[in-house]
Amino acid sequence: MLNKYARAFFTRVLTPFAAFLIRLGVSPDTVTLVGTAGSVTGALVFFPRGEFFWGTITITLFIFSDLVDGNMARQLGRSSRWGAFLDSTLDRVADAAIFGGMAMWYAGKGDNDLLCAVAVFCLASGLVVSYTKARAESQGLPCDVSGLVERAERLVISLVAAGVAGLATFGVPYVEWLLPVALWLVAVGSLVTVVQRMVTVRREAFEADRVAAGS
Ligand SMILES: CCCCCCCC/C=C\CCCCCCCC(=O)OC[C@H](COP(=O)(O)O[C@@H]1[C@H](O)[C@H](OP(=O)(O)O)[C@@H](O)[C@H](O)[C@H]1O)OC(=O)CCCCCCC/C=C\CCCCCCCC
Ligand SMILES: Nc1ccn([C@@H]2O[C@H](COP(=O)(O)O)[C@@H](O)[C@H]2O)c(=O)n1
Ligand SMILES: [Mg+2]
Ligand SMILES: [Mg+2]
Repeated sequence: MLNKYARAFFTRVLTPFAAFLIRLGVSPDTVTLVGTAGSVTGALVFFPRGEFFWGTITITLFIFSDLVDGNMARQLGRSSRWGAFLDSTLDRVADAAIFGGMAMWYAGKGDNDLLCAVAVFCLASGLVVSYTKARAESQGLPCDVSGLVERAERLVISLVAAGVAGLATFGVPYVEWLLPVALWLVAVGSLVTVVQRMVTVRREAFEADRVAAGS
């Protein structure tokens, strides 16, 4: 949903910044790599220590690079298969660090085995959501459904919750519960999305096989 409705807005907002980076001679691949490195660092340095506010601020600063790199490639007329592969592959690395960092907090000082498991489930199910599309597309099937919770939703729900929950460190009361609620939402939403995509790909696969058998 966000990918459909918010992307146009962010494209407009980020286009001048993408053009500025192009004038500086920065390449889209550099933006992809630096953005991922920043997100991973923010997640793995701050989240395992329970510093959710600063972790979220750091990740947010870098994660928008994922909207800038493609924008730059399109402005340059240099969208490439390699760029698409690099972008998608490093998305998975950043997502794994974000939910992995949260799981490390609950496995350590956060001391909550159930929430650790939920965070690990978010990590794994998010990867599976993306894999369903990648594997379907590799077989020439469109996987023509976005599903309930795409990457943008997973990130917005979990990062807004982590950022606000992190305000507890500064004495803001009653905000810690936000992160557990967000993790449960992302876990259930991702599970639903996996099922939605599998059902769609099953239909597309049977249809393609029927057409192939008839020809
Ligand atoms: C009181 C505090 C309130 C704070 C409010 C903050 C509000 C912020 C609200 C909204 C921000 C919305 C940003 C949403 C932008 C989404 C736009 C978009 O199109 O994103 C999609 C895009 C993914 O594109 P790709 O094509 O590169 O990726 C594909 C995708 O990964 C597919 O995955 P799948 O869906 O299948 O799982 C893959 O299949 C495919 O391979 C892959 O190519 O970009 C992104 O995903 C990046 C999104 C950035 C989201 C940023 C989230 C940050 C949001 C909030 C941080 C808030 C911080 C709050 C601090 C509070 C402190 C008090
Ligand atoms: N280093 C890169 C990154 C991306 N691309 C191209 O952009 C598409 C993704 O667009 P986003 O707006 O989602 O970033 C991707 O499929 C590539 O075509 C690129 O060429 N090089
Ligand atoms: Mg991108
Ligand atoms: Mg991406």
